[in-house]
Amino acid sequence: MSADLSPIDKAKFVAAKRAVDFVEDGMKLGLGTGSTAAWMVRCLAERIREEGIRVQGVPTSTRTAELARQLGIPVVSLDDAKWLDLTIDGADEFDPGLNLIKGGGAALLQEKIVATASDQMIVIADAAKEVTQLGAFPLPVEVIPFGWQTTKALIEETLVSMDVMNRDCTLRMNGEAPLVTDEANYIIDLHLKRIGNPRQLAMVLNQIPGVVENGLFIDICDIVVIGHGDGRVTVRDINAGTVSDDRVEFAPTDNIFADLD
Ligand SMILES: O=C[C@H](O)[C@H](O)[C@H](O)COP(=O)(O)O
Repeated sequence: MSADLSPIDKAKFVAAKRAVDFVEDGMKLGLGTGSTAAWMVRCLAERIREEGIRVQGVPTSTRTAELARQLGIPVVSLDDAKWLDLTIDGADEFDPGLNLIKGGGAALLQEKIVATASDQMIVIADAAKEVTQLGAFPLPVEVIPFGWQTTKALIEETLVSMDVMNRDCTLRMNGEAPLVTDEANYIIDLHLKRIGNPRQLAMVLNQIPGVVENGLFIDICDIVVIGHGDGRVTVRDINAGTVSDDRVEFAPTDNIFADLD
């Protein structure tokens, strides 16, 4: 593997690299899931190796736990950590209020529990994830397998009662079988195109029997670090707006690609 990344991976890398600057010695960290979060795990492991910072990481999926362990990041359970200083995670979409759609990688349940148990959540994303209104990305809803078709019908009825125009709902598959999450549940994707009132939808969905959690993260994210393919990074804070817009030196070391070789 070389440093010859595609523009999209470069955008993810620079966002991850900048976000890891927020990590301080001794912190308990939530470690997100997905391709962008994987860059964060690699950059964090590099800081541990190079600077000797001590952290404890709570992974949000078996995939992230495996990568963190492989790269030498101390991993603990959320029950052991109890409360976290910071969670860094990716997102599928973010809007001007830093509300998110997450769960494209089916990890939304642990991600929401971990982010909510953190003093601060930083989202890392390439610029294409920014939207004026959430909903072009299908909204993942985690449901228990028992009676999932009834739960899906109830979700569809709820969308009708909310006058949602586009309300196609599909069970997420893994080949021929339903995709099974880390918590042994299924995912129903809601193809809504536009979500008029994400706050209301998030609350209403979670009242449906069989729904475990939905992928709308409302008022959870504090900062979004946006990476661009040319190495530019914009940091946007929920209270202060854009706080910086500069470049991250793009000099990934060979070590950082260790798990990709
Ligand atoms: O379930 C997966 C997570 O919510 C991811 O953070 C999200 O899907 C973004 O993933 P990626 O960084 O691969 O686009």
